[in-house]
Amino acid sequence: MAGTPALASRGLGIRFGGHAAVDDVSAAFEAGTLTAIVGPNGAGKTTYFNLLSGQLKASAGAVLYKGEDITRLSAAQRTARGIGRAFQLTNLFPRLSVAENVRLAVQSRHRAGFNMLALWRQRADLIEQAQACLEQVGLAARRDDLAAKLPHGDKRKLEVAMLMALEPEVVMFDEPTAGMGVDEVPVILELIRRLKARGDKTILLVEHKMDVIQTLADRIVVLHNGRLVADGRPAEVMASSIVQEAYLGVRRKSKEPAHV
Ligand SMILES: Nc1ncnc2c1ncn2[C@@H]1O[C@H](COP(=O)(O)OP(=O)(O)OP(=O)(O)O)[C@@H](O)[C@H]1O
Repeated sequence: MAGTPALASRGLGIRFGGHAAVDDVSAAFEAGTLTAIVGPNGAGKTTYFNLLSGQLKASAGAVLYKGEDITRLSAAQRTARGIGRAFQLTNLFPRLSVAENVRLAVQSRHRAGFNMLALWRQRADLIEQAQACLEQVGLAARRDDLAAKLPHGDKRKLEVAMLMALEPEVVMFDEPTAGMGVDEVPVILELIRRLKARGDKTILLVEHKMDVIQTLADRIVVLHNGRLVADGRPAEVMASSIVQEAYLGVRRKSKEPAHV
């Protein structure tokens, strides 16, 4: 529906004991845009992602997908609708090969399930699509390796390949280049750039690296103590006093000046 955001949160919140980890956060994300979610450590970024993707149930507010209230849907139901998220290695099958991991993700999109005849017919297609996903992340040469044996950076790439295999409309990346070597980072950034260039995906990115944010983001949402404190175009948001304070606050604690 024109004008309806792909994904939105309305007054979204969750409390852990007495602590509001995400507090009354309202934001809407349009198709064709990439929004970086930033904030100091403990600001609530990952918790907000967990609420959007359904890993956590909200204590307050709502999550809307194309205008439909999906707050009560499970994470799996949200994935089936088109909200895809890279899960920081928890979704890999360590005893399967790289290619088999991606093939399972392709298969789950086709919902081939255990219908053997359908599976057989689709097999060649599945393999081809899995291969294309591996090529996108630069993992084609490791297709036969066991997932468990991959170095950390390659595991992160595999996770992104599996996310691509799901062909989600909303794509959520939580620090996609964390733990990667400097030579591996450009592959993932290029993939995200190409995904964005398609113009039909809604991309959300939790990211600390300022250079990554500045290259990719159309918009920045800043969380601080669970609350949304700034939301706008990168240049405006970065210049705002609240971000300068949060940024400087982190800089005092961290040795990495490139972190928001
Ligand atoms: N399951 C939980 N139980 C209790 N408290 C939690 C839980 N998950 C998160 N929190 C708390 O909620 C707050 C927000 O945490 P969250 O991990 O979302 O922050 P973040 O912005 O992603 O931080 P980082 O940049 O360090 O990953 C923190 O104070 C954290 O300790």
